Amino acid sequence: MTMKFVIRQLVRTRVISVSEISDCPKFDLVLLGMGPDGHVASLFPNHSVLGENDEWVTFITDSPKPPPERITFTLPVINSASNVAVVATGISKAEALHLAIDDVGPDCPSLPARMVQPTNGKLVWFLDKAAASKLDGAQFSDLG
Ligand SMILES: O=C1O[C@H](COP(=O)(O)O)[C@@H](O)[C@H](O)[C@H]1O
Repeated sequence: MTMKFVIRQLVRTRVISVSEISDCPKFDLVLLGMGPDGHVASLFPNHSVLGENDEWVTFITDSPKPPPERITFTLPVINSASNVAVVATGISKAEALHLAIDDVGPDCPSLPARMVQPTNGKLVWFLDKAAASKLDGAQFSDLG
């Protein structure tokens, strides 16, 4: 049984509710990590799958990070959730976080992490000090 089939069944039986806006499943919580390149789920920068608007679940066979073959929720599903939490830790994530969160202007390449913008839900970032160190205005008091 495929993941897509299972989710369709859960939506059909209303175990998972449906977004009024996108017709996608509306998960209560989507928990994501972010790679140093700004990818979330298996949505990588500049990949054509970022433009997938028809499917809820899709696949790639050319992931730049192993393993090459991956399945992933699409952006419309992620952005239909009631709550999206993104966890990122460590200095290797700092630059991508700056590009994903700060007002970096129109020339910024469209990072998948920046494309996580719940339509009708909340977005919360969970960061450690190193990951947050390049955010505009980053100033942290040492709480010991
Ligand atoms: O490849 C992936 O990497 C990201 C980030 O992983 P992390 O171990 O550096 O936190 C992960 O969130 C994503 O789900 C996975 O596909």
